[in-house]
Amino acid sequence: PVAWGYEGDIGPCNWHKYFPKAGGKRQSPIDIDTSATQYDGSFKPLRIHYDSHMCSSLTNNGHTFCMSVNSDQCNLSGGPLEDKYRLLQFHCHWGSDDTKGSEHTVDGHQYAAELHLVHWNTDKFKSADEAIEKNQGIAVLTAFIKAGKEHRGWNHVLSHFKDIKKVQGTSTVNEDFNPKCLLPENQTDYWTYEGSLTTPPCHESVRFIIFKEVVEVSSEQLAQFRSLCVCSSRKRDTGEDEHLVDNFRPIQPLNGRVVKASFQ
Ligand SMILES: NS(=O)(=O)c1ccc(C(=O)NCC(F)(F)F)cc1
Ligand SMILES: [Zn+2]
Repeated sequence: PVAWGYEGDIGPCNWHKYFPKAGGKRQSPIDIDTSATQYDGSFKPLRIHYDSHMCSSLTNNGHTFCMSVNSDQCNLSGGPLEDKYRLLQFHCHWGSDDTKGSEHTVDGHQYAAELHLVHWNTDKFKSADEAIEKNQGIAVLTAFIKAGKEHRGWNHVLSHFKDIKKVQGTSTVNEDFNPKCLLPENQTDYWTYEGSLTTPPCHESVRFIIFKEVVEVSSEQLAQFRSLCVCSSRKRDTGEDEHLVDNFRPIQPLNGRVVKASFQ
């Protein structure tokens, strides 16, 4: 497979050379210009039903940490979605300090991190591998994260980070943990638009649902995100590990797409 990253020759500006979809017309992330969003009164309530005794495994894939979920009881439907979607995994994007890290921006404002809960369309497709590259195949619930008070729910994930500090590290998580606790309280106000995977191969298969309310975690918890080491971490001449930093893609052209809002 072709190596890609977030800096240098393998960075986002060159992704399109090996991953042509990265140069497509409906790429993500984007800036949400709140003055140009369109209220859509037709959205039904978002239905987020996750069970908590799902077993999952936490992996450092070299680009982020990824909590893979294999429960057929974690489902998403309603809102702008026509079909039922099943939770596949969740992960985050962050920066080297609290002033950057989110992938989407709101009126040009970038948050310290961004949570992606990735779901695949079980009504239309037989597997996640099929859905990942098809239109309407993927729905990503997205929450912005900023530095503030400690988030107790996040400690259930962060407590396993010591097992995955090195790349390709994997840790099995069996404790009762419901990822719904990572979402903001207000789950009725969100923006939504059609975009792409924000990492190669950048398939244009994603419906993003982005909550307006921002989640707070402590600066120490944000620092734990940054403690993960990058996979191809060649020891720099100073001998210290390279850390996963700025694993967010720059914003992409809107190309006439309209961002809908569930609220006025
Ligand atoms: N950052 S994001 O848009 O939520 C995002 C979500 C999922 C994937 C993913 O499954 N990549 C694996 C694949 F597709 F086989 F390459 C990538 C990005
Ligand atoms: Zn993501």
